[in-house]
Amino acid sequence: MSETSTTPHSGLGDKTIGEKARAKLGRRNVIFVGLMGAGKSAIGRLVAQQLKIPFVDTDSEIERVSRMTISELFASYGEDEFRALEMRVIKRLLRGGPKVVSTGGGAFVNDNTRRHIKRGGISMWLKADIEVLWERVSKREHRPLLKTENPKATLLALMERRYPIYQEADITIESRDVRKDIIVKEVLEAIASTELKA
Ligand SMILES: Nc1ncnc2c1ncn2[C@@H]1O[C@H](COP(=O)(O)OP(=O)(O)O)[C@@H](O)[C@H]1O
Ligand SMILES: O=C(O)C1=C[C@@H](OP(=O)(O)O)[C@@H](O)[C@H](O)C1
Ligand SMILES: [Mg+2]
Repeated sequence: MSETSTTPHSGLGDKTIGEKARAKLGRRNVIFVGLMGAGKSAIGRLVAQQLKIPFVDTDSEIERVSRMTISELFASYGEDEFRALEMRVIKRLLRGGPKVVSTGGGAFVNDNTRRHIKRGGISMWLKADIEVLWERVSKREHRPLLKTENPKATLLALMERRYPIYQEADITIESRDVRKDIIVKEVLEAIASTELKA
């Protein structure tokens, strides 16, 4: 991604937006929340690159520690067990920031997990409308919650139930049908200009 400010950086005024956001962050994590297809995994990775801090996707970490795919976990143990595992993994990942942590869509909806996320850093809701989400998730088959007769209606129902909760995130960014680096820049600008909690 190209950045707009001039290089080389001679002083504070010449900091790039990535550097400004990084300085603001200190040891806080940036935690992406939002519905399936919002872009948490893809945008989170790019944001971490710009901030020059580690990136971790909680679903990948869950798959690594369990040696099972998310679909296999849902099929073998059910959603409640998955949520319990997800909570433990997220709690552990949030230690030792700064990191960018991209969660699965249901993580922030779980009361316990949400408490850990709120304490663990800056929560960032990638908000998207149904058409954007549907266009993205319909291309892939790995999301067990969408293996229903009418997955678009399922997505819409999840949206109605979850959006009031995602709204509790510290920052909301509209994830839309534009280039990813535009969203990444908006995320960095939002971090750089946010009023931080103590
Ligand atoms: N701003 C964007 N523009 C175009 N495609 C995007 C954008 N953000 C995400 N995507 C694509 O949408 C798909 C779903 O994104 P993903 O990061 O897996 O979402 P999530 O982790 O929130 O479910 C991926 O193929 C990703 O590359
Ligand atoms: O919304 C959800 O409850 C889920 C979202 C998925 O992650 P993404 O949001 O990254 O697709 C994954 O954690 C699992 O399939 C459950
Ligand atoms: Mg994801």
